[in-house]
Amino acid sequence: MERQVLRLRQAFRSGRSRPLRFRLQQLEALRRMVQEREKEILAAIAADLSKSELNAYSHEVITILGEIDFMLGNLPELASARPAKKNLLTMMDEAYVQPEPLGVVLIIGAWNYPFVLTMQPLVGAIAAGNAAIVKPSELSENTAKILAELLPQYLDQDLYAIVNGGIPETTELLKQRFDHILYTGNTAVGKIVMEAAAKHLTPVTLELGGKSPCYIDRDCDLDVACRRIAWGKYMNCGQTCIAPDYILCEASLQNQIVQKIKETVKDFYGENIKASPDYERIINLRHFKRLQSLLKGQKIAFGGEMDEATRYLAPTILTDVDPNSKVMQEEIFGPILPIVSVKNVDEAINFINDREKPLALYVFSRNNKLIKRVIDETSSGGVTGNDVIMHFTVNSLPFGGVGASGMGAYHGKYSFDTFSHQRPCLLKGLKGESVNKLRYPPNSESKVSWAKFFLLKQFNKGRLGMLLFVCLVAVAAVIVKKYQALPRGKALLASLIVHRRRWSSKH
Ligand SMILES: NC(=O)c1ccc[n+]([C@@H]2O[C@H](COP(=O)([O-])OP(=O)(O)OC[C@H]3O[C@@H](n4cnc5c(N)ncnc54)[C@H](O)[C@@H]3O)[C@@H](O)[C@H]2O)c1
Ligand SMILES: CCCCCCCCCC=O
Repeated sequence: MERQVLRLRQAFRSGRSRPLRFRLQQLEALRRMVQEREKEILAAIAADLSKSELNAYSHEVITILGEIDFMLGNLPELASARPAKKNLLTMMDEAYVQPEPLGVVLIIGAWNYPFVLTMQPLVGAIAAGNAAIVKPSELSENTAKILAELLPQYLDQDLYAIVNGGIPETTELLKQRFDHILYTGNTAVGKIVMEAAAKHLTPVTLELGGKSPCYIDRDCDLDVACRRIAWGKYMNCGQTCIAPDYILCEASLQNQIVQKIKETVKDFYGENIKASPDYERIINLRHFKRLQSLLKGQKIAFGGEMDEATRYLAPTILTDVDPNSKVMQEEIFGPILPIVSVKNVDEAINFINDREKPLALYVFSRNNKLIKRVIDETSSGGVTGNDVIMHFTVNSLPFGGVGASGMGAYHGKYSFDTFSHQRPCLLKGLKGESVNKLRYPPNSESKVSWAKFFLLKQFNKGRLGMLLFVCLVAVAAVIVKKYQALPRGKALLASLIVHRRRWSSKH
């Protein structure tokens, strides 16, 4: 591992990953990989998650193609220096913010969207000019394998590497010094990653999980709400970080919601859900058994059928769920949808605020004011009103958690920023020592008064005096800038100073 990281660091130090042309070329190569090897990629995702290739395409591949297109279209602007506002002391200088790559970054992905969760951060890391090691989840082994096979065929091998393996390999990787780590996965491992990163003062982006609540208001189109919720909850068999984890609603809505989701499930997957190409399976036996245990003692209003051999768990709804029961204590990450009754929106807000900050929050209502109120009075990684999941798909929105659901964000411009250092640059000339004297010792009352004027825009001679003086300085600055090179510029600046002194002593 150490040697591998060193190899990447040397390649990064060569400066090869920095030119815009190189980054664009690597992103184009990645796009070519996705397009030319689409069949193999889809087959791997499909095998890992018992998913149809069509769903693998629309859940994962399309997102990556969109992200690459975004970067190719916007990289020149994202990577260019942005001029910064100047103060009176620096108005003759050049001030700008120059995004620069961080160095060698580590991307650790989770199994549930194994292609998106590794490749989307990689797009950001390449765009920002970094070298990167990608560590896919060992639980989605087919995708991990195909990535290890394909990436070296398309990308610069000294700058971008795949490391495969489980806990021992990740533990070893985490001992190395990286310049940023983006980790996606559960909160417990998030803490391990952060602890390891702290040893090197490595900044982290933690894309974690949590229980994402979904409040349904009485004033709502229940048909639409239930269809959208069923889609987001049962997609990928509930194994989606931002799936609506549970429903909060008034008790009187519960039965209607069950009925409508039941009808939707039939529309989506047919009578025989097991035979539907659109319904996935639980990733492994450990998760299957965990989900099974969440059903114990619950009132199953719909679904509940399971088959251990194929890790099939039917779309399930639980009603009258006790907030203290096990299913309400941990992220479900499976196709089980508990409904918890609340009296009204106030109680729903309190319910949400009494728990860890979720990764996503959903509110369904015809009343926009109510939606805004729920947003204003709660906190979550992201929000979608009157739908679920969809904020993930808008790459002009930062995607990430807050509190226990994570820190930092990525997607689109936010990925570029996550993997960049915003470097402040101030370029001064070697002239202008008369003004610089103000900050050189020995200090004096007069120098402090000048400093107040230049930096705090405080002028102790009244408002009119200050206004006049600012106008004078502004006019002088324009002229001086224009004729900076000429002796006339210098003379003007000197006369400005003399003028200010005289003016000060008179008033
Ligand atoms: N915020 C997001 O974008 C996002 C996306 C997907 C999943 N998630 C969350 O991730 C969780 C599911 O993922 P998971 O954690 O089961 O995935 P996982 O088991 O695939 O683990 C994630 C990564 O952590 C590594 N890992 C596991 N144990 C480790 C250890 N002890 N030390 C070091 N590395 C270790 C794995 O090798 C893997 O690469 C859910 O909570 C879900 O909400 C969040
Ligand atoms: C069109 C729907 C795309 C959904 C992708 C969801 C990815 C979520 C990542 C977290 O698990």
